[in-house]
Amino acid sequence: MLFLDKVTAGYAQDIDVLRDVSLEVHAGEISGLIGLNGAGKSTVVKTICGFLAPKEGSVRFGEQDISGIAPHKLIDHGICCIPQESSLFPYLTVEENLLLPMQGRARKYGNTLRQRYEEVLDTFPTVREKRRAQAGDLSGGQQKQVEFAKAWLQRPTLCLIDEPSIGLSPIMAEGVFTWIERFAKAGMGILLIDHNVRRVVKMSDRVHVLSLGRITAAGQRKDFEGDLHEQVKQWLGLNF
Ligand SMILES: Nc1ncnc2c1ncn2[C@@H]1O[C@H](COP(=O)(O)OP(=O)(O)OP(=O)(O)O)[C@@H](O)[C@H]1O
Repeated sequence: MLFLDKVTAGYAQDIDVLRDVSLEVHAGEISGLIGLNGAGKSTVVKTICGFLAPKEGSVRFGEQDISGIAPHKLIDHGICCIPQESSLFPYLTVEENLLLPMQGRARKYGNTLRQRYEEVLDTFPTVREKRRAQAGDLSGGQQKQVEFAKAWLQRPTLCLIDEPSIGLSPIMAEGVFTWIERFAKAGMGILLIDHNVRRVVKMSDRVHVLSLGRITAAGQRKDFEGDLHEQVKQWLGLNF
């Protein structure tokens, strides 16, 4: 579904943060992307989303080359991003935040929107309870729930999820991982980045390791779980 082919990208003309990065995400699968702080994981997401254009290589989504796509066009391709920082408008209500992406897209969402919205409220009880509240008044965990509800409402083909559990209590983090599994079961392709390496390995169908901007290991879950991959062992301090 999503293929990055030897992508080189960075924020400054002469400094590359990503070098020759190739990775793939398939429908109904979770692709994990793990790496130390500063390895370039969020830069991968920003490059897929078009905030950065690849200097070399390409980003393909199905048959289309979406390298350097305008970020506001992602939704029309069925791509949704749940970024590390909140993407909600704090002075809009939860309901306004949820429905905003659908505005001007009546042809795509018109007939099914009301039914889907009700389903979202059933799936995310906090969203139902807080739908008239300003998003900025919600706690971090509640805002994360709204982010996932917003994605679920859009039913994207591909969902990019950057550090969803950061700053959440263990119970809330577990809830987040359950939603991600549910998204994949519904057929979405997921690119998942999280600092909880064991959790990412456990729930991913394939895993990519990013180190100083390069993919240094990639494979199926079985290659990483059990006796964890040598690189991961080193980060976790298991190699002594
Ligand atoms: N907007 C920016 N302008 C310039 N450099 C940036 C910018 N954002 C990130 N960087 C640099 O790019 C490199 C990779 O950062 P990135 O945020 O992609 O890493 P990461 O693996 O997601 O790290 P973390 O786990 O800490 O979120 C770092 O050296 C960082 O300082």
